[in-house]
Amino acid sequence: MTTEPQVLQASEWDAWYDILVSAFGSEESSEERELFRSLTETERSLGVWDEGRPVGTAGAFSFRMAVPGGAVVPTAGVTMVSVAPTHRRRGVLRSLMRRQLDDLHAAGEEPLAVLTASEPAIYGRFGYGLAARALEATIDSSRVSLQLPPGLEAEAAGLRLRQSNDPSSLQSECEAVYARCVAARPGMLERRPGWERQPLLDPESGREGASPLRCVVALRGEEPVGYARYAVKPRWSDYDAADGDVLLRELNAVDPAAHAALWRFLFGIDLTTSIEAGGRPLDDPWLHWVSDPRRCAPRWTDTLYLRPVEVGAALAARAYAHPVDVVLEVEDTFCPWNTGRWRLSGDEKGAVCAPTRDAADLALSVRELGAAYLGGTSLAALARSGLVTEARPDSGALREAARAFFGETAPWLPHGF
Ligand SMILES: CC(=O)SCCNC(=O)CCNC(=O)[C@H](O)C(C)(C)COP(=O)(O)OP(=O)(O)OC[C@H]1O[C@@H](n2cnc3c(N)ncnc32)[C@H](O)[C@@H]1OP(=O)(O)O
Repeated sequence: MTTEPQVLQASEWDAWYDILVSAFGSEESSEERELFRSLTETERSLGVWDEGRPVGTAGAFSFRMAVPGGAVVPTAGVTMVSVAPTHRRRGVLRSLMRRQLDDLHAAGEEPLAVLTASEPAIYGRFGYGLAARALEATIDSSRVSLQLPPGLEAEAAGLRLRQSNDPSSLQSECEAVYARCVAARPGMLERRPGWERQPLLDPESGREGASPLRCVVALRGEEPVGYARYAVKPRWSDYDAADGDVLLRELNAVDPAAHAALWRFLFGIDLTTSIEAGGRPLDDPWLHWVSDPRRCAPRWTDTLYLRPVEVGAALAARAYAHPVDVVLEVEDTFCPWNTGRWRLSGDEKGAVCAPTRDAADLALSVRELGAAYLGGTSLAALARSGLVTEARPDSGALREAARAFFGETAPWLPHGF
């Protein structure tokens, strides 16, 4: 057997995708299969074959991702990675990652690669760092109240809500809101054609007793300014008291009043006593409105892993919260074209970054650079963990770079891929 990856042919897709489905060991709906068949970019998909059968898979989506400062940058969304159980721990994944990053480097069009990991331990060795986390919460809405500032309460009450048990009927309103939200939050992915179908995937097999997906849109006049997609899972206590859950699947809104109107709606759904909110930004506005955050059981989870494919182009593609002029000594064992010293000069308007022979101010690996890139992980915190080192302690370079990289908005991945 050779572990040399081959580019996928369209006729091979079913056999290739079956490896992925069985590697995850999960039930798969026909709706999901058809969606991912249509979304697969065959020419960017790789397979490893043994005796004419696929044993390894990896793909990439051509995304454009928001970065600090509001630019939207071409980004490879690494996806559909699997190796058949019979062929694991022989280097098939490594050869797929090698080929994929070499192809990205050769094409030179995407300075960033991102992924969500089935297991966080896998991708650090390939230079991916944890760049965005998500907030999960189980809100006891029978005990926790929303306490909005009076002006906001009035503004939220002035919005109209339109609800439907057929979310596709409100799809264009939701997409209009989504499009307006992208640039404002690093990590958000611009919608590519076809991806608007993904949030509507709602196979019965995945509902586990919950209702089909529902949707509510907030309107200011006729303009959609926010939406939530959710399901309701009815439950009754031993003594027949209503005890249902609201399962929040997605919420985007363009301003505080729209957020407030939607959260008021979710808190007010009859016959429910909890809201399960998964995959929210770490700085979601509702956190500041709840009367009792402890009874919301907030916790975080890792979501987006990011790898600078081209360090210079990646660092020049974002803006910086404060002026910065530093030399970074980057170590990249998997993509050695990035290894070396890079001078980064930038501010709120933009940046330039190029190789330099000047002495380094800070040393770090490409994985730490990936973790800090979207502004959600502090270079200072990484330094306190021994993962970033300052060449001349107390030179001020660490402080300057940490302030410049860190963002005022928590990075967030709006959906899996
Ligand atoms: C972006 C996404 O799609 S995430 C989805 C990833 N897919 C899955 O989790 C599906 C189930 N698992 C699998 O298909 C496989 O076990 C894979 C893809 C995770 C690994 O494939 P393999 O071909 O066995 O990996 P390979 O032999 O190339 O190992 C490369 C390195 O990763 C390490 N590694 C492999 N799997 C894991 C794991 N699950 N946890 C931690 N390390 C791992 C290996 O030990 C090896 O380490 P080294 O660099 O120190 O030598």
